Amino acid sequence: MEAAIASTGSGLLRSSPKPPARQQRSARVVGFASQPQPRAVRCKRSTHPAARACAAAARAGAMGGSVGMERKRLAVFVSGGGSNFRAIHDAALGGKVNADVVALVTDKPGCGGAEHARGNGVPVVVFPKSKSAPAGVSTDELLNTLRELRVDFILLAGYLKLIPVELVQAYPRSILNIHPSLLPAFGGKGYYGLKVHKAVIASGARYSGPTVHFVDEHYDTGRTLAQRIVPVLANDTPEQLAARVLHEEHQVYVDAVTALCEDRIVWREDGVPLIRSQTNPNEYT
Ligand SMILES: Nc1nc2c(c(=O)[nH]1)N[C@@H](CN(C=O)c1ccc(C(=O)N[C@@H](CCC(=O)O)C(=O)O)cc1)CN2
Ligand SMILES: NCC(=O)N[C@@H]1O[C@H](COP(=O)([O-])[O-])[C@@H](O)[C@H]1O
Repeated sequence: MEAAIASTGSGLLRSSPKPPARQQRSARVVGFASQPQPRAVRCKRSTHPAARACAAAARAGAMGGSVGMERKRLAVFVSGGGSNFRAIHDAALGGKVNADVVALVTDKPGCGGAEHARGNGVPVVVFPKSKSAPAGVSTDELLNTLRELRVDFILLAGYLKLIPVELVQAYPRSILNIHPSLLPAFGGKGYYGLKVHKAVIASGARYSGPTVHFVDEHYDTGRTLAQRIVPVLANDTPEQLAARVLHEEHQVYVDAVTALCEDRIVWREDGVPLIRSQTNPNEYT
């Protein structure tokens, strides 16, 4: 049974009730007995009592932020310095993000993100196994670890390997990535780090900025959730543009993860994910 939160005028917002807590708990205790349910709230317009209850619950969730909401559990994937990981971790420790970072996953065990995790008591998991990382785990081992840790959401933050389809399917509508361009422009295989900013400058684009998107089985083709824009200046070096974009990344990613962990992501009829305002349940971005 589904119920309506509201109509945006551009299509109904939809929610589907989460499975009974017992089922969720049993799924967590015995491993991957069932796939974690997407946290997104989707309601279809109806006068049915369950629909009204769902809409009221969604409104209550929208009004009350994370008050009384189950604290979420995050795994962050990095390959480099980890400034986005640190921004998210600091926001979780500071109470802005209703979550705990319970694992850092990396293909580069010596990277800055892994060092920050080790220095702050966050378990580090090396994935995937490779010649340069022989201690790495397999996809199945990673899935088991994420389920044993009861991870709700996966956040990619400068992770440079393709997430396997098994992981994407095990976490439906529950994996986010941040990319340093305005997707779909300047995304896909080969577009990472300074390569992105060099391509933006060479294109003559006057604006750039970060994109937060849901992750599917291909690089950078998942649904866009949030973007910010910054100017590209005539004499910008790739490093200068990268720094300008990175500053906005830290803010837009923390805001998106805050909404994710407060169940304020709603999916429009046409499949576009929206962020419901923390203060006005009828306002979406
Ligand atoms: N299934 C998915 N996996 C990943 C996604 C995604 O959207 N779906 N996003 C990337 C992050 N990313 C852009 O945001 C990205 C990272 C890396 C590459 C890339 O071309 N990588 C090189 C290897 C680089 C290296 O190992 O040093 C390659 O595959 O040849 C493109 C985009 C994370 N995973
Ligand atoms: N296509 C993936 C990609 O290029 N990701 C980018 O890597 C950087 C990681 O920085 P960080 O390690 O300091 O968070 C960030 O700029 C992120 O957008």
